[in-house]
Amino acid sequence: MPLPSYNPADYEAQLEAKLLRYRDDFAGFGLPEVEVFRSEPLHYRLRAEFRMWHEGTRVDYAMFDSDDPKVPVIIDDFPPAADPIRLLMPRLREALMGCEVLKRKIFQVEFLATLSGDCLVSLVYHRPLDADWEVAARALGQALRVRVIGRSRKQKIVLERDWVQESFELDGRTLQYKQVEGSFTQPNGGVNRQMLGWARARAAVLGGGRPAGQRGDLLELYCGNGNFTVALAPQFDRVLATEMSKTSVYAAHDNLAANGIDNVTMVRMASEEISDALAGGREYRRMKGVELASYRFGTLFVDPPRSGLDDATLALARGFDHILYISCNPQTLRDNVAALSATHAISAAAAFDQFPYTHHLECGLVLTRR
Ligand SMILES: C[S@@+](CC[C@H](N)C(=O)[O-])C[C@H]1O[C@@H](n2cnc3c(N)ncnc32)[C@H](O)[C@@H]1O
Repeated sequence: MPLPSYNPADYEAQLEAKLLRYRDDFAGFGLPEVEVFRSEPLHYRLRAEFRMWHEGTRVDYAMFDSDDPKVPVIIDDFPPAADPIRLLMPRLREALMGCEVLKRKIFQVEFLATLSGDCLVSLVYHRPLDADWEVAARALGQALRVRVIGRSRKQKIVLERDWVQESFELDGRTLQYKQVEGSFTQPNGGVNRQMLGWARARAAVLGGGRPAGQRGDLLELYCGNGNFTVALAPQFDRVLATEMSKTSVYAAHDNLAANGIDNVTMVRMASEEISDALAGGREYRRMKGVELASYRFGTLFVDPPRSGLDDATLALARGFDHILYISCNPQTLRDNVAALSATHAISAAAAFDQFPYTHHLECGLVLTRR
């Protein structure tokens, strides 16, 4: 696929094309009016990665067009990148060019930033990293005021820490998140904040506005670092949140504590496993101490990877009154909605333009028991 061009003049047309496809794809399922959440037209990406292209003494950021994969496209400016990344890019490149130890066999650079201005850069090499590299990288981090990580085969050197701190306001609360390098974080911070707001508004309609003790419990699958968990937990009596990645579960524990959330139990489990456990399947050691029977689940929240929900999770979902579904892949979302259509109808829909100028669209649906 060719590299996208990032022209704000095209923003509305590209979004409209995606919305048309979304409405078309779900026309057979009685899609209600879609609430649309726009991205900033530029400078919205909190993650970016580039190959480093060496030519003589130069080193440049590069990307590759899959139609012509051998020819690098040199990137002087990357308009989608959020300001902490965009401002750092030229300064980092200059610094790499001025330091042989940092430049030699550098293969890739990955940036991770937050809306609140934190930034981390991973320098990836095709050579082992030694003490000289570490001295130079430390000086680089201080000069550019950025956290630096060095990676090479079987080697990861974290100079300060391997995470960035996010913080933003949502519905009167200041939410804090630790975002760990190399694990899943939402790429478009502004759109993510709108997704959290939409999910909270939907949860309020589903009972989250009721007094404590009458809100029901939430089961959340694919919770990552607790991105939605932290936002939604105050709207439910209790939450059971699950996720497969160890790093994300550790970050989620920290994020719950940092936000003063005490009604969430977090378990590291694959969705297939928790679905099996809830269906009365085998006993899981990781569920020790979790009284599944004591939960009064009314709502299921899912934010799966592109592959969507597996069969066991679909079977679990059929037992819920309300399903809040965030999806980064309308195709698998449609398959899952079809699989649930005998028991559930779509009662609310949203589109989040998390990936402007690409054909990708993030969707939100509420499915309600018929
Ligand atoms: C689209 S991300 C969403 C994460 C989180 N909700 C957020 O907003 O940052 C999907 C998450 O599902 C996790 N995951 C992938 N396959 C899984 C599975 N079979 N069971 C449980 N979690 C899984 C990934 O580690 C990732 O954290």
